[in-house]
Amino acid sequence: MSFKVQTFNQIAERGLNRFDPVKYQVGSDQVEPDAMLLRSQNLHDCVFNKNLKAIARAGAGVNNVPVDACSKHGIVVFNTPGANANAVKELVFCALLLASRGIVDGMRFAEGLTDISDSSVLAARLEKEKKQFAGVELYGKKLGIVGLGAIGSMVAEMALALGMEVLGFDPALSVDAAWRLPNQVQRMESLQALLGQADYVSLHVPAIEQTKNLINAENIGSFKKGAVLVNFARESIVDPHAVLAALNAGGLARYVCDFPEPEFRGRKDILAMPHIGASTLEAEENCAVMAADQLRDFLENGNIKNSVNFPPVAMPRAPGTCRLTFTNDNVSGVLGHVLSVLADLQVNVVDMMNKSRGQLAYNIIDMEAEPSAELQAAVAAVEHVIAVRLI
Ligand SMILES: NC(=O)C1=CN([C@@H]2O[C@H](COP(=O)(O)OP(=O)(O)OC[C@H]3O[C@@H](n4cnc5c(N)ncnc54)[C@H](O)[C@@H]3O)[C@@H](O)[C@H]2O)C=CC1
Ligand SMILES: O=C(O)CCC(=O)C(=O)O
Repeated sequence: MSFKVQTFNQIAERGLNRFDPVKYQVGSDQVEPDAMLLRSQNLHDCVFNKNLKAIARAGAGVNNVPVDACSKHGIVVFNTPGANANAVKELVFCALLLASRGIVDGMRFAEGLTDISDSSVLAARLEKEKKQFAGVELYGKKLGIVGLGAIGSMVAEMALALGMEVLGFDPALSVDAAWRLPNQVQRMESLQALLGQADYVSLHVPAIEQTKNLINAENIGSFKKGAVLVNFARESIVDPHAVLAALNAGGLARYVCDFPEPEFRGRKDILAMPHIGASTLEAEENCAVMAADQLRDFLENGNIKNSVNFPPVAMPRAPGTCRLTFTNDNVSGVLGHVLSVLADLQVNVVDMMNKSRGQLAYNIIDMEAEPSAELQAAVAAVEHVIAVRLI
């Protein structure tokens, strides 16, 4: 059994090394791949080959992947939950400080005093001017966190440790995420309520239809006067024109984000970084290793972990068996129909698992003997079956 994995973007070597070169051909030049491994590459206009079985996003956000189209073709989409959360949390800490203290302007000022060559003259000048760069402390201030998943919960912990009060809003909070959350986080019933109380607002929601322009011209007026908005989630979550208007009117004090826009250039009240929230050695390695391991287990065993469109499924392989996996529309009768096809072909089933998620169902069946050549085609011909593999 051998597989081709096409890579996009800079994938950490430690992740690429997880693929055994005897079984895998891996690289950006692979054609008709079994799987794709990527970071922020936009796949929305990509025409998928018929052989493509899986896409792994080495990261959290999957807005660059056409997940619905993948589901229709039975392509499993993976991400790596939490693998880069610490990197983002640390940059949010930096963003809060950059927004609160005269760090950037003060450093630029000091660097710009190139006409002064005497250090005592320089020290006297800096001492005289430094009041322009005074700021405020984070201690005792209120941080509102929108989205309390992997990153939001880490940001909450960090802010509490800094002595901040933490308000949280997440109407879709999972049970696992709720368990992770420090109990000092004050639950807000609405975004509006959070915006009205927070000195700093940090966004940690996915870029989906429901979060498009979550911060917009209608609600930007609800921020406390002089509040700071921090966006290390995605550009689509914040309407930049609403932010510019609020900054110009003095409602918002600063916007710190990972998503520069042409209109942001030259403004002292906007600090925009080039999407580097997850750009640390550690996060890049964590994401690449997790994505590669998930792909391998799926390609070699049909197991699914951390998919955004398929259910989690893992079944130990019964020794000496051959494995059939298939994806079908989540309607009744399909599994029974497939089992009757197997019975007609005199195939003995040793173990099986069937799980569903939304419109899709996924099945693993271990069979006693190597099946005849016609089995895969016979299963693929069953109504509502979308994709079939023999592993
Ligand atoms: N700047 C960067 O380099 C990075 C950016 N990100 C972005 O951050 C986002 C969040 O990442 P994680 O925390 O790892 O994801 P996560 O899936 O663990 O958490 C997202 C949370 O947002 C909540 N949520 C969804 N819709 C909401 C809404 N309308 N209002 C409030 N909460 C809502 C969910 O219930 C969930 O708890 C990613 O989807 C990605 O877009 C993630 C990693 C790196
Ligand atoms: O791979 C990257 O650098 C971006 C990470 C990111 O935005 C994400 O994980 O959602």
